[in-house]
Amino acid sequence: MITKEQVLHALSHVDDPDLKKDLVTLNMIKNVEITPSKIRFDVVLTTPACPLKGHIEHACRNAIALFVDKNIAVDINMTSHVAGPKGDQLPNIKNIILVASGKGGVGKSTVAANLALALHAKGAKIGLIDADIYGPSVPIMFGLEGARPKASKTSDGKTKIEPITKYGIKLLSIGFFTDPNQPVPWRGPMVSTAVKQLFNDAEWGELDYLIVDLPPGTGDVHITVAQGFPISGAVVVTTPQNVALSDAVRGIGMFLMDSINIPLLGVVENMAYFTPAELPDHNYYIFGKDGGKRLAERFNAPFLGEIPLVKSISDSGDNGLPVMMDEDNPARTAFLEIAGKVAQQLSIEQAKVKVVS
Ligand SMILES: Nc1ncnc2c1ncn2[C@@H]1O[C@H](COP(=O)(O)OP(=O)(O)OP(=O)(O)O)[C@@H](O)[C@H]1O
Repeated sequence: MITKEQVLHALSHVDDPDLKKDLVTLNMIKNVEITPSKIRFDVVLTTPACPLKGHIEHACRNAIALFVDKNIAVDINMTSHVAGPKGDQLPNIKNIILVASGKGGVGKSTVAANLALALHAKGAKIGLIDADIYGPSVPIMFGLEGARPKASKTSDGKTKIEPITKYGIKLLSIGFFTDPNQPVPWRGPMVSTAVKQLFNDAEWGELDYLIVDLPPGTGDVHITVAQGFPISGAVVVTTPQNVALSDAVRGIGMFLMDSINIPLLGVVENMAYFTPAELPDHNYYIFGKDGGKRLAERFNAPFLGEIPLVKSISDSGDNGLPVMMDEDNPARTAFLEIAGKVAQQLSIEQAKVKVVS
């Protein structure tokens, strides 16, 4: 009869390529069951969005065949447990991810919304905060113009806001609390109070990832969020033009300042190229090529991917149905890949923290 030790010995030859340790040392193998005809076990990954899921499963099967028995049936349940939050603030929210840009209008909100939906599509529990006080886009992008979240009193007399759930993700936008036709003259302390409420006074429940769509540039919202909450990392969105890139450099610089110190999870290049419908094999890099890649290299951060300039992305944002909701849209694949890389990078950052602490 095959023993559990034999199975674990075999699986100790399988490394998580990102975390650079074997699955047994990483405590990722659970619930090993052995019958005369079958071996089954769980592989507990650090994120449901792990892009290496298939690779790791394949390596486990090879290891069992090589070290235990090449003829036995192997049933592997690939599952995940997202690592918990840092500190005891917002204990039910495992990771807060900021989506930022140096310049306005580069597609930061589009990336934030579709990243949230892509992580949800991969099985994660997701919240999205639209903290863009100058131009909140979530109400339009999710078809929620005029929506107002419900508020209720808790037993200890506090008011709790209920995020609005749409397409499976929990949403709160500063735009749900302001009149779109009335400009709001935001001043420092007001910004700080309003933004903190979106985090602290909402009934978020359990979340694997809370995505935060920041305003462009570096300002009061950034300081409030970065210094007030345990942030896991930031994703920076840019277009390939030099003006956008140089603004992005300043934005990234802020996250890396000693007093803020937020890991840069990577750079997304939006509106990277244009492909005319009549010439589907031609990509025109109308705003320049590889600017986002060079930006990522400069900060020694991952390049998360490029998203083409596509009319359907703009249309879908305006129509309240983000491209991630359109199964046939090619941009959906780009967002799914970016989501996998973001989750992967987050796991790598968390493994670094564990080694240091
Ligand atoms: N890849 C793309 N292809 C076509 N249109 C896009 C693309 N990305 C974003 N857009 C469109 O560009 C406009 C600006 O995008 P978005 O609101 O996401 O940018 P932003 O950086 O968040 O802007 P703001 O500075 O106002 O916060 C929107 O109309 C959006 O639909």
